Amino acid sequence: MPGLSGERIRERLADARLYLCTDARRDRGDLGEFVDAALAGGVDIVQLRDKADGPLEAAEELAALEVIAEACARHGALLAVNDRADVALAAGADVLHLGQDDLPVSWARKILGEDVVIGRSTHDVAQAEAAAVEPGVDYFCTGPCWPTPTKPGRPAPGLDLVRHTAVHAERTGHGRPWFAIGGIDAARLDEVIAAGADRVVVVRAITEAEDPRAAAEFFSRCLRTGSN
Ligand SMILES: Cc1ncc(COP(=O)(O)OP(=O)(O)O)c(N)n1
Ligand SMILES: Cc1nc(C(=O)O)sc1CCOP(=O)(O)O
Ligand SMILES: [Mg+2]
Repeated sequence: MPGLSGERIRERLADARLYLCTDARRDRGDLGEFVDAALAGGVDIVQLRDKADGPLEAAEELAALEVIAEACARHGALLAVNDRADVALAAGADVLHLGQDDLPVSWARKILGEDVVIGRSTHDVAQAEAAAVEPGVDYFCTGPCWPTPTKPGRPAPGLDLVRHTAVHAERTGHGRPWFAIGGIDAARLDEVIAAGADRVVVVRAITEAEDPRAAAEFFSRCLRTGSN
């Protein structure tokens, strides 16, 4: 099946509010059902991020991405790969996410061309302001909002960075989508929205939810209406 055009991917990114990072759920063996439920609840982008026991072998990563890709195609959502441009190319992903210490964006663009969307992690004001205008970047994330066991050892700039990023976006009119990330759960979502974010990335709030569909519905509704 041919992939989405770059234009269509960017339209979907512009509309996206809820971005889920999930592991491959090797312990539970329910990746397909889990992702289907999260997508049915309103998740817009799904990234495979499986690091707990070290990085996945490429073949394992591609196999898990195929499961997620099928679910994303059924629900009209975007498929994201973390860190690896080669894997993003092989998987036919819509999105590649790169952190500050990952492959430089210019090299990822040489591998992927222009159609695939590239996102960046940012953890302070200088990085966030740079990502808002960095050539080749389509979106960025700011965080962690709170310290999180999902990314141990990463200091949290907190909601001050979210507030700064929201004001900076308004003042400059850069128009690049950005997401708040890190430690966000249902109880904290209001605070994140009040700080100025209207897009979030979550891991545990959905991967560890008893009812992933209901959890995603809650996040999606709050983000789209601006309140709960
Ligand atoms: C959507 C999204 N935002 C941030 C990250 C974190 O990226 P990075 O800092 O490179 O850390 P790792 O996830 O690679 O450990 C992300 N993966 N996705
Ligand atoms: C993968 C990741 N990146 C972060 C960043 O700040 O760049 S925070 C984070 C983990 C977010 O997990 P949870 O929703 O379980 O707190
Ligand atoms: Mg990374």
